[in-house]
Amino acid sequence: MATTVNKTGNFPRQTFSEAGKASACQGCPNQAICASGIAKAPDPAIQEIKEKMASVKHKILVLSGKGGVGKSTFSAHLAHGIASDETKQVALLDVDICGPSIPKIVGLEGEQVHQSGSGWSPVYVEENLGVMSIGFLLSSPDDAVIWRGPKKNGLIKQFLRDVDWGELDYLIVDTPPGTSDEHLSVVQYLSATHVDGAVIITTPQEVSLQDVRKEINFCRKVKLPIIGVVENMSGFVCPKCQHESQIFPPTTGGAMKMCNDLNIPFLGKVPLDPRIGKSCDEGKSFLTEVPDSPATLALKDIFHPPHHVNDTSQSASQNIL
Ligand SMILES: Nc1ncnc2c1ncn2[C@@H]1O[C@H](COP(=O)(O)OP(=O)(O)OP(=O)(O)O)[C@@H](O)[C@H]1O
Ligand code: SF4
Repeated sequence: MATTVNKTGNFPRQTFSEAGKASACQGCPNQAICASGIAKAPDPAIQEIKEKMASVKHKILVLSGKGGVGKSTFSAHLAHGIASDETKQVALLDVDICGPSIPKIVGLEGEQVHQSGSGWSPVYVEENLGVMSIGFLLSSPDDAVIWRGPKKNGLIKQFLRDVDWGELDYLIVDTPPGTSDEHLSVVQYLSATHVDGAVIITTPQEVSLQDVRKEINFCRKVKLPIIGVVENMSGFVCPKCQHESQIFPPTTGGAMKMCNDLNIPFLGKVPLDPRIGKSCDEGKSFLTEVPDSPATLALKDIFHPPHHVNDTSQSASQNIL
């Protein structure tokens, strides 16, 4: 058996005899993008996940190149936004194994997962909005999760296969920043099902946009459709006088330009609003706490675009839902 280092990481890319293929690639986090063409050992869990996910109409992954750009905030509010329609059943899955922030943002910190006959039960924010996160499995929010790839893969597999999600209209998956084991696992495990695609969150600065380009390349490599890019923390609209200041000049609007250059949908800009941090810290939806904030209106436009969708000079030119 010959072993070489895989271009996509340190996991060895291996060359096996036909007989060895079945077990050879088991557990490798790079299977979804392995260029060898050999690492395709069927994982029985993929079939089980396919069956479980058959009752989920839409699956949306939320990605970002950098940490702290507002990905979890966006994921949570996208879930809240969809669930504001009581006819829709929504689930929010946090696969940021080492830094789960969803339980706090949706006001479920300290909650624990319950086991039922049909698997783990999600924890519910509302009757039509269920959440699953490793945060619900920790005894304290301050516990550190120091896991290597295969263990993270195992938990993500369990989240997709063993949680009693029920019939869902939308499954929103909040991921860690970058392109790590968690992303590869989610893409690999969902590969046999229909995934709507990824929403990529960035801030206007070039350092963040640089990493978004990597994220876009990742999506292209693993054949994950890109729903579009959101520029978060894009300018500051003063809550007192509505004056708009560009906090990060001259790069505000950089995401739209990047999208035009790369021929990717630009979904819109969300301004900075200090009240978002307050709502998230209190575990409340900013959409209902401050319904008239320019940031709330921008988020709602991104979820359900207004009629002026052809006006690309302003913001939304595409929609998510
Ligand atoms: N538009 C905004 N205006 C003001 N504060 C914001 C905005 N978007 C997000 N925030 C705040 O920025 C902080 C980081 O957001 P969040 O945790 O969602 O980022 P993230 O990209 O998920 O980070 P990580 O992936 O590293 O966990 C939070 O305190 C959040 O409340
Ligand atoms: S924009 Fe600046 S000066 Fe105007 S109210 Fe806001 S903080 Fe004050």
